[in-house]
Amino acid sequence: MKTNSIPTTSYLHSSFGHPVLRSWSELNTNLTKESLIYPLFITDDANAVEEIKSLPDVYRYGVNKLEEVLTPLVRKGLKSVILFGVPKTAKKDNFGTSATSEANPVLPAIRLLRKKFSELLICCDVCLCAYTDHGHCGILKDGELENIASIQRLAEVAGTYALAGAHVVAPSDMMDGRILAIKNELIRIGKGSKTALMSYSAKFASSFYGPFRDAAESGVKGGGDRKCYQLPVGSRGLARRALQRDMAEGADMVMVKPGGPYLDIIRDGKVTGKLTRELCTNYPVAVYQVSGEYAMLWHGAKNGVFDLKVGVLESLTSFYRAGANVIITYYTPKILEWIDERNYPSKL
Ligand SMILES: NCC(=O)CCC(=O)O
Ligand SMILES: [Zn+2]
Ligand SMILES: [Zn+2]
Repeated sequence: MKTNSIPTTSYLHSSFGHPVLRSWSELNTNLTKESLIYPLFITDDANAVEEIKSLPDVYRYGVNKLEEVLTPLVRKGLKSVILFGVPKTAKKDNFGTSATSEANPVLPAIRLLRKKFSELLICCDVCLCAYTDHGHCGILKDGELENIASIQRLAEVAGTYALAGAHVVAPSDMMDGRILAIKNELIRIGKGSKTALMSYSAKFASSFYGPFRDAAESGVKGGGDRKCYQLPVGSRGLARRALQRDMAEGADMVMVKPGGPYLDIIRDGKVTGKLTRELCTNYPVAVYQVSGEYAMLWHGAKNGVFDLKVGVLESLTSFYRAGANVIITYYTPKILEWIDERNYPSKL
C-alpha cells in the first residue's frame, strides 16, 4: 500500500455524501409521531395550570384544562400520552388508598381523554408513591417493603385504570412479580386481551429523576431512597434479568429508563448476538428520556452549549440507533413541530 493511498474498504464518505444516501445509513432512526409518548401530570385541582420550577415549560394540569392543552397537540399529530397523578388534597396512607378512589385525578382524566380524543392512545403510569404517606412505591410493614401486599395493590390500581379506559398500564414501581400480578388481574376483569401492559423493566436508581420528584411530589419522605427496588446503576446483568422476567410474566412491551446514560441496556434488548440473543427481539422496547435528561438539554441549550433542536434530535436519534421503538419524552410538543418542518435528519 502506498502512503498516499488508502485501502478500498476505507472509503466511508462515499456512502453518505447525498442526503438520501445519508438517510439510507440511518434507517430505523427516522422519527415518527407514532413513536412518541408525551408525559402529563394531572393534579386534583380541576382548573390548575401549575408551573414546575425544575422542569421548565412543563406544567401540572387539572382535568378541566386537558382539552385546551391537548387539542393543538393532537392537531399536530400527537398519538399518545402517559398520565401521572399528582393528588394534593387526597389523604395519603400506607396503602395508597386514594389511587383507586375518585380522589385520584387520573380517573376523570382517562374518561375525558377517551371522550374528547378518540384516537389518542392513553397510557397510565401505575405506582403507589404519589398516593402513599411515606412516598415509597409499595406498601410498608415494620419499615420494610411488603412485596406480596404491594403487588396485589398495584394490580388493583392497574385494573382500575384499565376499567376507566386506559389502553396501556405501565407499572413503574419495580416490585418483584408485579407484571404477573397485574396480568392476572387484567385477565380477571376481562381486559387480558384488551389492555396492554408496558413494564418499566430496566428502571435504574438514577439521580436523573430529580425534577420528576418535584413535578409529581412523589419523593420518599424522611430521607429514604428506592435503592432496594430500583436497579443498581452499574448492573447490566440485573437489567437483562428484569427484562427477561417481565416478558416471561406477560409484559407486552418493556422499557429502559433513564435513556441517554443507558443506551447499552436498550441495545441489550435488541441485539440478536450470541449473548443477548432473542432477549427482547419480539417486543417493542420503549425508552424514557427522564426529567433530568430533559432539564440538562434545556439548560445546556439555554446557556449556548448547543442548539436545543439539534441536541434533542441527536438524543432521540441515539435512542433509535440503540434499538428503541418508542420514546417517552417531555420534548414531544416541540418534536411534533420539528418533524413537520421536515428538515430532520438529512439537513442537520
Ligand atoms: N415513574 C416515573 C419516574 O420515576 C421518573 C421519570 C422522570 O424523571 O421523568
Ligand atoms: Zn413510584
Ligand atoms: Zn416512578
